Amino acid sequence: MIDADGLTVRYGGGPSAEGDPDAGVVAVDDVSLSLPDGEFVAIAGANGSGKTTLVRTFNGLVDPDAGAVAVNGTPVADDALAARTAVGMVFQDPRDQIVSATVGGDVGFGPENLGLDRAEIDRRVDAALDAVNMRGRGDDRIASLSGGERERVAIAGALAMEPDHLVLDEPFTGLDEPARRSVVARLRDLRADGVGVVVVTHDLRDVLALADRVVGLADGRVAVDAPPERAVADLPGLDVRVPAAFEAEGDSSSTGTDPA
Ligand SMILES: Nc1ncnc2c1ncn2[C@@H]1O[C@H](COP(=O)(O)OP(=O)(O)OP(=O)(O)O)[C@@H](O)[C@H]1O
Repeated sequence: MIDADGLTVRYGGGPSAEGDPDAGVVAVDDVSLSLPDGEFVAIAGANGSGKTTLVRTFNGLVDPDAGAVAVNGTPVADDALAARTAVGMVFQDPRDQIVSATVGGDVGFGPENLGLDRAEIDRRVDAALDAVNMRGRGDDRIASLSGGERERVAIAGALAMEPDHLVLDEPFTGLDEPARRSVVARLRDLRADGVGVVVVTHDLRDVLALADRVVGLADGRVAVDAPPERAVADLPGLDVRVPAAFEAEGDSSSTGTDPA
């Protein structure tokens, strides 16, 4: 369970719209949110709406200026390691988190750092590679992989920590259609296995059907928090792409069109 209470995050020290000379950019503005175990949540919003900053507070990568986050009841500020173990993070660019030359070395890196024994590390690597449909690919060199495969290795690396929640930041950026479908299929499997999945995106076309809930952000605030069918009715103003079936008639300006 992830509990955010009154979170505010600011960057820099420039003036705010309200005239406070030292407010800086308010990236997340008084957000309170509970994400129960096992829920599939899409956090949607336009570029700059605060999605990345918000989810980075969930495991202590970003410290809030006000408010607090607790993971499984423990404040992240008190135990960042526990938060990082419970909340796995897949960054927007998988290159930001690939640390080894081989698939197996990379996926095993986190469990090794936990000090687990070799048999347990190998078990976790095998299970994580299985979960992303890359069984037996441990000796492959990262440099030889496609973009979609690298994304799946990054997901496997997070899964090897056996997190309660897996947070993926814009997981479809730069992926072609087959690779996107493959990542969606893996997310569907994780959901079925009871892993809480949080997908950060400005484009809901791939994940709306999987989501239990859509949280829409605008200017760092929660503007929408509802099951998908209800949420999409409020999303057009947020500049988020939605599947063609949900597009408002005569309004493709804010939601875009589905080329499929
Ligand atoms: N390191 C930083 N320093 C200063 N400002 C930042 C920093 N990171 C983000 N911001 C600003 O904070 C606001 C929220 O950014 P954030 O990246 O969290 O939003 P986002 O919805 O994830 O956007 P994107 O999809 O473009 O990543 C934006 O105004 C952004 O310019």
